[in-house]
Amino acid sequence: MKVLANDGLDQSGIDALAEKGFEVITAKVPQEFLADYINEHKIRALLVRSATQVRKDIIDGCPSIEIIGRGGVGMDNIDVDYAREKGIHVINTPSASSESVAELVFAHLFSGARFLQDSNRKMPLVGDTEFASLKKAYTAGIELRGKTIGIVGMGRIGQEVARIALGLGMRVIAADNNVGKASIKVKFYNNQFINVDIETEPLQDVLKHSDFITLHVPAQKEGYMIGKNEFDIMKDGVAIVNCSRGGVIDESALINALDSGKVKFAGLDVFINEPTPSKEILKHSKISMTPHTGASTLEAQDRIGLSLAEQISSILQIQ
Ligand SMILES: O=C(O)[C@H](O)COP(=O)(O)O
Repeated sequence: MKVLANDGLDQSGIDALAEKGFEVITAKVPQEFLADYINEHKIRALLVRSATQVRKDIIDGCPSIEIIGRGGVGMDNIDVDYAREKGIHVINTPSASSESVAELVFAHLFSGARFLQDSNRKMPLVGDTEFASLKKAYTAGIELRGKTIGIVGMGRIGQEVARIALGLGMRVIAADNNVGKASIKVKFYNNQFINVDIETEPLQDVLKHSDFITLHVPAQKEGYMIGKNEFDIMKDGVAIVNCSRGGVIDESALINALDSGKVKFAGLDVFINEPTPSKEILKHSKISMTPHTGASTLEAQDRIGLSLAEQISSILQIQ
C-alpha cells in the first residue's frame, strides 16, 4: 500500500504509516509528471501541503487514489467537492497547526512594532555612525499591551490568537459571520485558566476600532476582503497581519496605505503570487514577511503527520 507525500511528511507520520504496513514515498514529483507517477506506483493515498495542485486532471487520471490528504488546513489547492463526488476520501488536519500560526501572527506583530524586519536588514550593513542613526530611526516603537487587536475570522486559529492576545493584556474584538460568541479558555502554565466570552461584531466596526488587525479567513472566491475602502475606514497608524491566504488583501492598496502612513506596518506570511511575491512587497521596509511558514514548526508538523496517519489507517480500516 503506497502513500505519496508529495510536499513532504513529518517523520512521525512516516513512522506511524510504516507501522501499519504502508510504504511512504516522499519524492517531490513535479506537477506535470504527477499523474504518471501515481499510476506507475499505484498510489492509494496522495498527501500534499499547499504546493501540489490536486485538480480534476489528477482526480480523473489516477484511479488508484482512494484518499487525498492535506497536511494542514486550507484545501484551496484541491478540488475537494469533485474528488468526493468521485468517491475519494478528502481529509485535512484542521486543528494541528492553530498554535503555530497564531504564534507567527505575534512574531510579525512584535517584529513590526519594534522595526525588527528593517533592523535585521540594515544592522549588518552599518558602521559606528550609522548605528546611532538607526537607533534614532527606531525610537517610535510601540507596545502591544493595552492595545486593541481585531481578529477577522474566529475559527480555531482566530481563537488561538485571541488566547495569546488576552494573555498579553490586549483588548480583543472580532468579526465572523458564522460565530456569534466565542468562548475562549486561556490556560496558564500552572493549569489555572480563565474564560472570556467574545461577541463578534460587524467587520466594518472591527476595522474601525482596531490598533492591530489579523486575518484568519479562507481563500476568497470573489475579490479582496481588504482593499482601499477597508483601509480607508481603519485607524491611522493601524497594523495588519495576514497569515491566512494571499488574495485576501489587495497588495497594491496595502502598499499605498503603507506609503501614506495610514498603515504603520504589515506582517505577511502569504502572498498573491506564491512562490514569487511582487518586488514592491519584498523590498518594502514596513513589511515583516515569511514564506508561508505559519504551520512550519516541529510541533505542528509532528501533529499533522500523526493525524494524517490515524485518519488514513481508520479509513482503510487498518488496526
Ligand atoms: O493551510 C494551511 O495549513 C497553511 O497555509 C499551511 O500551508 P503549508 O502546509 O503549505 O505550509
